[in-house]
Amino acid sequence: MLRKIANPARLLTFQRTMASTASTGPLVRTELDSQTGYATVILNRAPVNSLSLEFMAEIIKTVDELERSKIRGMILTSPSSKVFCAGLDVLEMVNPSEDRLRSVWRNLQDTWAKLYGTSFPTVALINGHAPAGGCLLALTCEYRIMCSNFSIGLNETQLGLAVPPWLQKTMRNTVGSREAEIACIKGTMFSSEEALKIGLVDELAADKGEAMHKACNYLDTFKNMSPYARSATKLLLRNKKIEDMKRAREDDIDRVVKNVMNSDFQAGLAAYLQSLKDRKK
Ligand SMILES: CCCC/C=C\CC(=O)SCCNC(=O)CCNC(=O)[C@H](O)C(C)(C)COP(=O)(O)OP(=O)(O)OC[C@H]1O[C@@H](n2cnc3c(N)ncnc32)[C@H](O)[C@@H]1OP(=O)(O)O
Repeated sequence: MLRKIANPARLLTFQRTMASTASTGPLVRTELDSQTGYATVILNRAPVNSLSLEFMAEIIKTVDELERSKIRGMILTSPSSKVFCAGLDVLEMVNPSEDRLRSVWRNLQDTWAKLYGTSFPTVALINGHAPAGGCLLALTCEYRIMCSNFSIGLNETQLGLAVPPWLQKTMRNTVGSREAEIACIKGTMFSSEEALKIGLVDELAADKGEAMHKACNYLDTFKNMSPYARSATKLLLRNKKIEDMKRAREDDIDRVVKNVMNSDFQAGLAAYLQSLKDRKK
């Protein structure tokens, strides 16, 4: 349940009650502007918003609540100054139990479907790096505004993971077939400027303040439009892709289990984790 906890002027702050976490506060925070009807959804799993099973479940619940609240638009962002979302929590893939891994991937599919199929307009305010699952979250939104000097992309193949068909399709719809094919296969990470050039993001911003201004401008374009016509058109465009994913979801999960439980993948992942640590030395 969404809980109203403050009402300073026109900004209503809602917070979710949820399991405790290493982050301070709830895993997902929602701030609703009562005048515009725009909700800012703040991903709040420190340090890098990596997507654990429970975090994804909270994102899904939040979107469900926003649908019920009949908001007029959503801005998805992070409180970090460096990372929008670091993708799937890699620890979920280190020698996982098969049951847990199946649930993780199911939640990833559902997170994509839920965000991709919102009735309200959505903007990703990408105020930090957005690799893999971070890029996935951004791709679900209708419009992407990225702060300069960060990176974004589907780098899964660099980790030894295949990019699932439903995500490939979302990438293709965004940047076109040729760019998507090369980017998915190579696992390319793009700078903010490169991402703008290929259409992976729609606008750049110097900082989060400017990005927020631009995000509201995008949502304002629908101010005088029938919410029904807008959302019906969006869902007519997107629903088939969601249905396609759902139809093939068990095969997708089976393939991931085979991929992740493989000993070569586990060895590669260990080396990848080590390389993340070594970067800091
Ligand atoms: C297959 C298609 C479907 C797509 C979905 C899933 C696939 C995935 O998402 S796989 C995950 C892919 N993610 C990455 O490859 C990102 C790896 N991380 C980074 O490149 C950097 O951490 C990042 C640029 C995001 C941020 O850099 P920094 O700001 O310099 O932070 P640190 O590197 O010091 O990280 C802090 C802390 O967080 C841990 N970390 C980073 N990423 C993840 C992650 N994805 N999951 C879990 N933990 C992560 C990192 O190891 C550090 O931990 P400590 O060393 O304990 O401090």
